[in-house]
Amino acid sequence: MIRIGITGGIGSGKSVVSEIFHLHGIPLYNADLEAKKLNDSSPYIREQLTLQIGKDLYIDDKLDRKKLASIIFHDSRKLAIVNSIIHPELARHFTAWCLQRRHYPMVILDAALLIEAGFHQFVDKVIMVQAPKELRIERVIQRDGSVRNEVEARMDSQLPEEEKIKYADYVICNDNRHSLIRQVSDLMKEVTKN
Ligand SMILES: CC(C)(COP(=O)(O)OP(=O)(O)OC[C@H]1O[C@@H](n2cnc3c(N)ncnc32)[C@H](O)[C@@H]1O)[C@@H](O)C(=O)NCCC(=O)NCCS
Ligand SMILES: Nc1ncnc2c1ncn2[C@@H]1O[C@H](COP(=O)(O)OP(=O)(O)OP(=O)(O)O)[C@@H](O)[C@H]1O
Repeated sequence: MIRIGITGGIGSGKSVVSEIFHLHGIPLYNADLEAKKLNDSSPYIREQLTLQIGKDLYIDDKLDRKKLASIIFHDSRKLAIVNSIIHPELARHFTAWCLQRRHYPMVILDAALLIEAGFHQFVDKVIMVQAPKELRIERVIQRDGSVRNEVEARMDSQLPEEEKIKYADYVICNDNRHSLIRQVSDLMKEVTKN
């Protein structure tokens, strides 16, 4: 089984690219989505976040994500603590997920922090989705209704594109000028050929 990691900065379009792969029947692990589920369901994460970040983070068994985000994206020490609590749990969950899908020829891991969290160790190939910074900011404002400085704070807590690209086997340019469908379809042929 070949495991493909798809990464890129916030708003680059990696979830859109991942969904195109998924439309071709390739199982998709969306790390953001799975982290959200784990944040609510894992007693270990709840205990550690409550202990190390704050005791009012959960409302009715659900993590208050807005509150956590407002704390961590302006405090790099707390961000590092949160990542160190959630990412190992996410890595274990992804490994078990892959095992259940071992009969598939390929799986996709969509992860914003593929490199930062060390998840690139768990994949065979890395695809990086790139887009200009301004366009990424506009997309996220439009998608989430967030304000510019919130998006920039998240951006600043991620590895810059020029660092991320060093880990990439393939690059997709999602700048609204190059056809996304064509690039993904060419890449799919390329990846399955090897
Ligand atoms: C902080 C939380 C509660 C905020 O939730 P929220 O619904 O606002 O954001 P969501 O999960 O949809 O993430 C949207 C985007 O924000 C960026 N982002 C999220 N978490 C992080 C982080 N820890 N560091 C840098 N960027 C991040 C990513 O680009 C992500 O795609 C949530 O993001 C979270 O639990 N983050 C830790 C899990 C994680 O690391 N996710 C990325 C897995 S690779
Ligand atoms: N080529 C495109 N054409 C039109 N809209 C796009 C394109 N690429 C992405 N978008 C839109 O931009 C927004 C951001 O894309 P997406 O959610 O895939 O980014 P992401 O890299 O997964 O972001 P995050 O790190 O926040 O999860 C979404 O609303 C998406 O529909």
